[in-house]
Amino acid sequence: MQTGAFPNALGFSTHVVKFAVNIEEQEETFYVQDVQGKGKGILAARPIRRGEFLFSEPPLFTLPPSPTNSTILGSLAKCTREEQRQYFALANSYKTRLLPALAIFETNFLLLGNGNLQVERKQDTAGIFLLASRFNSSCTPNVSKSWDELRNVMVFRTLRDIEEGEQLCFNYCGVLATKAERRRELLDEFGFECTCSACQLEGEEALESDKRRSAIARLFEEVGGCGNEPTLGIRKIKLALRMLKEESLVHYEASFCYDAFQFCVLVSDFPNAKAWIRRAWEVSCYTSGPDSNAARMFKMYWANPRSHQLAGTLPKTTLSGPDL
Ligand SMILES: C[S@@+](CC[C@H](N)C(=O)[O-])C[C@H]1O[C@@H](n2cnc3c(N)ncnc32)[C@H](O)[C@@H]1O
Repeated sequence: MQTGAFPNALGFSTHVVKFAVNIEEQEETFYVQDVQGKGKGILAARPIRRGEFLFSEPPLFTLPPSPTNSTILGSLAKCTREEQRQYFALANSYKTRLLPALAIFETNFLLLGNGNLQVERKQDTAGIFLLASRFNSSCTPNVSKSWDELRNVMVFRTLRDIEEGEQLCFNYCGVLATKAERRRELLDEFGFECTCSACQLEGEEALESDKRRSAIARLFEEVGGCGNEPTLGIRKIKLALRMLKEESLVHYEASFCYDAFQFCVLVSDFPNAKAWIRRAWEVSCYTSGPDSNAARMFKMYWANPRSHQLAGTLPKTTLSGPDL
């Protein structure tokens, strides 16, 4: 990667910085720079459209979650000196509590896979990514990360339109938790006090945001129980989508749209089913990428909604499509 246009962007004095690992990225889309109160962060070098690919990065090494200091040192021993230097230059939120290699791992590792720790605890599912480690957290994220297990890379895309100079962030914790819950999780699990814009809200604005996020989480559960009441299911989905928009959140949108599609196919309302699955496909393209399993499945149902196993299960009726 070249950062010649942004001297010192990675905190190195060299004019052109080459990454030791093979990073695929769009040139001059972003740069790394100090961000007030958060150490370094990644910023947009130009306006970036929703759904744009930012970069993909293979892990420097992977380990099971919760490794020991010596296992990490063992993995680092197989890296080049430059990679080791870059590793020890990463952020460390546990300086006073843990040995350096372990502290840096705990501050920066990303989970590969779907985050099911029960299944993944024993596998090498925690990875270190030298560039992606510079992404800070936001509870209203503008970047998605998805693990591409075929290519063995973490892929980063934008979730919404981004202005030049805006910081690029993904979420370290669940976005539907309340401000107090998120802040507690980030402090307990990640060792820092979150200063993202959502966590900076105060008074009435903070209460409204909490109420919306909790309501979306509740609706997410309730929609699953509406199998025999598709009209009610669609009403709840539309409410959830409105609140997601008000919170500037994209997470769960594709899933809600897929549920709406299923309600429509249940009652053989195929025109509205197509409209919902098209929306699910569009959203999944910028959250997980057009080659993701979810995007492929949605595209297949868009072409042939009648192929869904639930098609025609309930008496035929007409529901409604997504609001504009
Ligand atoms: C994976 S690193 C992110 C990049 C880091 N800022 C750096 O300088 O390399 C995680 C650390 O960044 C800081 N950080 C990330 N997101 C933050 C946020 N929303 N508010 C405050 N600090 C944050 C915390 O110190 C956290 O432990």
